[in-house]
Amino acid sequence: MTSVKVRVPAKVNVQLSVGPLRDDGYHDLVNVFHAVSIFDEVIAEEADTVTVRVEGEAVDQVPLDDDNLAVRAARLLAGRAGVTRGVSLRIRKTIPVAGGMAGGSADAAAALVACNQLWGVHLPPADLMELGAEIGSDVPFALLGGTAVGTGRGEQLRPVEVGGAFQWVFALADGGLSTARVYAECDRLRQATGAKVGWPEVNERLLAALRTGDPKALGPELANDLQPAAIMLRSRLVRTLDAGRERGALGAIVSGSGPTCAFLVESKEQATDLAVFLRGSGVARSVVTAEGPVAGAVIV
Ligand SMILES: C[C@@](CO)(OP(=O)(O)O)[C@H](O)COP(=O)(O)OP(=O)(O)OC[C@H]1O[C@@H](n2ccc(N)nc2=O)[C@H](O)[C@@H]1O
Ligand SMILES: Nc1ncnc2c1ncn2[C@@H]1O[C@H](COP(=O)(O)OP(=O)(O)O)[C@@H](O)[C@H]1O
Repeated sequence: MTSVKVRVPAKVNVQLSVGPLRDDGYHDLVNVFHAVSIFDEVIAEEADTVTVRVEGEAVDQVPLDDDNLAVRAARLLAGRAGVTRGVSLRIRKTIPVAGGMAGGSADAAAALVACNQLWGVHLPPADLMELGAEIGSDVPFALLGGTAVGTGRGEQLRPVEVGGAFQWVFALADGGLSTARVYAECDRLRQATGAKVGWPEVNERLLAALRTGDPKALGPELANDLQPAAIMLRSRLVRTLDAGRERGALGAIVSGSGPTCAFLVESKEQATDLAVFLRGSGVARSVVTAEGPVAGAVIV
C-alpha cells in the first residue's frame, strides 16, 4: 500500500456542561458530541520523513511543523509501534480552523487511521482511541463519530442512540478562538459572578430527543456552558445567534469553544432557507449546511 485516504468529520457539541477546574488544568465535562457532514481529508503516502501539506480552508493558520496535530499523531503512532519510516501527509481542509468544530483533532484522528493502515501496524480501534486521547481531548470522538457522551475531559466515550438525521446550519466566523482562552474566560466569569459550579450531569431530555430523532424536542435542550465566555471574547456572536433564532431555527448555540454558530432546523429545505438568509444578513464569513450524525474517521 503506497497511499491511504481518510475522510473525517467535524463535530458540534449538543450539550457541553463544564465542571470545576481540575488540578491538571482541564475541566471535567459532560460533552455530548455529534459528528456532522463537514469533512477534512487526510492523504498519507509513503516517505522517508514525516511532512505535511495543507490545502483549503484558512491554510495560513495551520502549522506545518511538529505542532500540526496530524504530524503529532503520526509521530506518536510511529514511536509506539516502533515504525522507523516516515509519511507524507496531505490535508484537504474544509472544517473551519479554530472554529470550535474540532478540525485539528479530526486531522489527528485521520492521520492515526491512515498511518495505521499505511505502515501495516493494525492497532485495534481501542488502542487508536488511547493514542488519540494523548493528543487532545476531542481526538477519540473524531475516531468514533456518530453521537456520543464524553466524560472526563471529553475523552471517555459512550455512544448514544440516535433515531434519525438532524439538519444543521453553521455560520463560520472571521478568525478563530483559542480553546484554552475560552475555558480560562469561563473560569474568570464564574469567579467574578460567584457562580456555584456543580458536577456536570447528562441531560436526559436531550438524550430522549436524540433517541426519537425529534428536532423540535432537541432544539430547546441544546446547551453550551462555554457560550457566555465565547460571547465575552467575541460579542458579535450575539447578532449571529439572534439572526438564526429570528428566522425560526429550533435551536441556536455556539459550537464548542466557538466562534462557529450552530443552528438546528427541521428539514433540508429550512436549512437552505436559513443559510440564504444568514448569508444575506452579513452576520457570518460563510454559511454551510450539514447533517448529523455521520461516521467517524474512515478510509475511503
Ligand atoms: C471545547 C471542546 C469541546 O468539544 O472542543 P473545541 O470546541 O475547542 O473544538 C473541547 O473540550 C476541547 O478539546 P481539545 O481541543 O481537544 O482540547 P485539548 O487540546 O485537550 O486542550 C486544550 C486546552 O483546553 C482546555 N480544556 C480542554 C478540555 C477540557 N476538558 N478542559 C479544559 O480546560 C485546557 O486549557 C487545555 O489546555
Ligand atoms: N491539522 C490542523 N488543523 C487545524 N488546526 C491545527 C491543526 N494542527 C494544529 N492546529 C492548531 O490547533 C488550533 C485549533 O484548531 P482546531 O482544532 O481547528 O480548532 P478548535 O479547537 O476550535 O476546534 C489552531 O489554531 C491551529 O493552530
